[in-house]
Amino acid sequence: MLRMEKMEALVGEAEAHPHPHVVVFPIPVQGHVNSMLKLSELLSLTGIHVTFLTFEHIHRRLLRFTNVTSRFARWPGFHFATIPSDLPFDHPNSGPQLMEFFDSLKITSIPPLREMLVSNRRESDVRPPVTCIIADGTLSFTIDVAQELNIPVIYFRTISACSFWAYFSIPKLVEAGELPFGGDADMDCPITCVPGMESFLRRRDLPNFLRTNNLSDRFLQFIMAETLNTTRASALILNTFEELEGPILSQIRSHCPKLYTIGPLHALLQTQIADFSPSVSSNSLWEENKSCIRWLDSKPLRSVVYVSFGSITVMTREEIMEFWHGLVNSGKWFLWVIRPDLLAGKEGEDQILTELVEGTRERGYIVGWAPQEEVLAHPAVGGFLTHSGWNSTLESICAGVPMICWPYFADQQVNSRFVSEVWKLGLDMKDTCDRWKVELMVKELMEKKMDEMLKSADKMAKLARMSVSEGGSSSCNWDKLIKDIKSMCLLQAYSHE
Ligand SMILES: O=c1ccn([C@@H]2O[C@H](COP(=O)(O)OP(=O)(O)O[C@H]3O[C@H](CO)[C@@H](O)[C@H](O)[C@H]3O)[C@@H](O)[C@H]2O)c(=O)[nH]1
Repeated sequence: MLRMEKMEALVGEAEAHPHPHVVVFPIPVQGHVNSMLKLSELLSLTGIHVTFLTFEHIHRRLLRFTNVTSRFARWPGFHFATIPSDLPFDHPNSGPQLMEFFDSLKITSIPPLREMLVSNRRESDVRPPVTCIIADGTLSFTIDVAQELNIPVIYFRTISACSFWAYFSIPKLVEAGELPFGGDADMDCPITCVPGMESFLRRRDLPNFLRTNNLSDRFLQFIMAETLNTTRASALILNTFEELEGPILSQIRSHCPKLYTIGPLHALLQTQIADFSPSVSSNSLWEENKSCIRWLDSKPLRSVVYVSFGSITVMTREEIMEFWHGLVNSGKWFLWVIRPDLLAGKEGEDQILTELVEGTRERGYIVGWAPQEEVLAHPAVGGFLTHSGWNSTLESICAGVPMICWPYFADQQVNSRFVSEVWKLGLDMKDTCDRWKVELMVKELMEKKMDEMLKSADKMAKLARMSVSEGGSSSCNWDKLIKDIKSMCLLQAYSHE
């Protein structure tokens, strides 16, 4: 163990001669690529060298649909590196094919990752040696590869602290006999053994892959093992803030003491770049249809419900139609993102779109992909019907927009419970999908509960902004993380001498 004074001296020295080089490695999914690119931009701003490691098909889409080339050209230390893709971009990243996705990631990534790290150690490499890897927290093979070369790995989980903690508590749930339960079980039965969530968690609020009698299910085992592997990483970064998830963060810290909460990342980025504008900072993997902003401009204050189910959700024709009827019957304006691959299976795709677009003209506007941060910040938007993906949840929180949650899978079930029961920022309609319920909830959010919800949303938005401003919790944690990355760099240099 280094003595404190020596460590401080090292940190001082590292700050004087910083050459840290961080590899940032997300899984190839929109919500992960987006937040880890933002992290890379923030790291680049501090002068740290960054290699953003991604799959070729993701890189191609970033080049096609965003301005990353010119945006990142400002940072001479930033550089993209790619891994050949094994699966196509439209490979379903949910349901039964999910393990195929993670298996493929591992097989295709290990050799090029190792090769990249080894060749970077050669003198011929113009970039400084990699001093740290910030890996998506579901890629534990990076720890194995990095250990061979004595490079520390920091995990970045793109999910909320509350869902991370629910994943982490799976062994405890099994031990206490609260798992397994099958699909026929009473879903309203309370779950009492996740510390910090005793008073409000029900079976239906647990990640949906836990709704099984089969504890050997591969995906369940995979997520549990990957989450427990966090304790092998040098540290953990979460895109959240203390004021939002403090009590749950305390629970996590008892297992992972080196935890940096630096969120909401998109808001932190805004505070660091003087000329920041969400319209030029998109990391979208689909083409944004900006015409919806003009449509919103023509609508009254807080009158529109924004509807989006993120980048992975797939829905049946029936589900889409129930939402559509519910939205139309609510009598409210709505802006709906219907991704080209939202409909499960391709049958009737053209028909459904024509039907919806034709039938929607009166009250709504449909786009294939929206500039979401801009949409949520628009004064005409009064509510967000969301799948409760973590990025969408944080973006809604920052914009002070109350939510109706229709969680689809994984972490989203936990997030939606926290949105409704803990943070009081919205309504949770999980596990139901009928037009009557959609209409009821939209009316409730946009009429009856509007003032109350806007009040709590506004309060939380202020706390989010404070956390990323100078002296705020996330801002301070960010400074600490940078300092620690720099001292890791120096320790690396000493260990190679
Ligand atoms: O029309 C759209 C729709 C979405 N987005 C953006 O796409 C991202 C979507 O991220 P998220 O809300 O987190 O949803 P997913 O893409 O579904 O994210 C996956 O990754 C998240 C982070 O791990 C998890 O919370 C989710 O459950 C998982 O599905 C957000 O930044 C949105 O702003 C757009 O820009 N335009």
